[in-house]
Amino acid sequence: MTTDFKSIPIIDISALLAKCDDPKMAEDPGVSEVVRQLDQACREAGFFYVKGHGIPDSLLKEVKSVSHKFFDLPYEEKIKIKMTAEAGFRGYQRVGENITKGIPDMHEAIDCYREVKEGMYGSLGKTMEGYNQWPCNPQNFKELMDVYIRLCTDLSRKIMRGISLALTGSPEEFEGGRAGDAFWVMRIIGYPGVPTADGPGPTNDIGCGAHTDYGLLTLVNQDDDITALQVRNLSGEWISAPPISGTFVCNIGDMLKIYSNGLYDSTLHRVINKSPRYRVCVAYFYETNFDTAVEPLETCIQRSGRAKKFERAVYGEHLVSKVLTNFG
Ligand SMILES: N=C(N)NCCCC[C@H](N)C(=O)O
Ligand SMILES: O=C(O)CCC(=O)C(=O)O
Ligand SMILES: [Fe+2]
Repeated sequence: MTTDFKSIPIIDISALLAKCDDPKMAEDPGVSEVVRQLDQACREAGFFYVKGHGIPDSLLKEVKSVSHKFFDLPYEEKIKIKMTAEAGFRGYQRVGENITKGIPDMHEAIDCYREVKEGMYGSLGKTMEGYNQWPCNPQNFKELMDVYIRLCTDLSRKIMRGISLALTGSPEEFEGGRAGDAFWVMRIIGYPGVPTADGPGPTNDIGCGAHTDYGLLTLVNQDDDITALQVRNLSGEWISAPPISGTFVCNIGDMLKIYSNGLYDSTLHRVINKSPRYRVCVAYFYETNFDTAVEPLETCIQRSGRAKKFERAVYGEHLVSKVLTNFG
């Protein structure tokens, strides 16, 4: 459920991380306070900033810096890792190639997904079968992103333990068959600045149209100094999520909306880069297991009026239907 929030809260999760794999974490007052703040943010906005997350600021910055360097390359160089259906929709897409609600988005991106081996999920996984395509230039790109993905996966698992405590009283609901073998998506995104008198720019101003994310939890690492991400509140106002150096912007995806039976919403958001400067964002998406059938958790049904509000959805089917409409 979204509310008329006017800003997005900042949560220091260090107390949660310190006790995250302790069997008695639920009894720790520091953990309980983080869980309370997570619960409130998820109920009111579906968006929050995290600090105290343990990923070095230098790494957050380097990930954005190599992304800028890649997007600065000439088109002929970037297209060497062109996204294709054969590569399981992994690779580089030019500005305007990604479609949101029928309108081309003014961003370019490299899309990466956890590897899906041939036959791994039968017909369900076919569309997503493939290997990531990494650029040779910048030279350390793949190594850096591999490290980054590992850290984001681990961090997301820990935040989900906090969210699990908030929703059910147990830290383990998003492990095992639900998200114990979590799928992940990463989008390295570049948004051209607005046109200037002496240079080219985008043809419309929507960097990414209004959408929700598909899985459990998103970690957004955005450029400092450019405010472009906007989040829609209950009245339909667009609330900015300005960059706060060293933090991630986190938000709830469609699968967590279903698990929580709507106690948490996957909030609509969009990106408009009104700055003359080029903006980079590296978004990491933590998902359920690829083949998990997601349905409202019994405790969440009980806590939200006793009626089941959503039908079961298989995450992989949801992803595939999105990917196929994103690229026509
Ligand atoms: N994997 C995720 N969540 N990607 C978000 C992309 C949002 C734009 C996309 N065209 C859409 O309409 O969904
Ligand atoms: O660029 C951003 O800040 C967010 C991008 C986003 O919402 C997405 O890729 O799903
Ligand atoms: Fe998004």
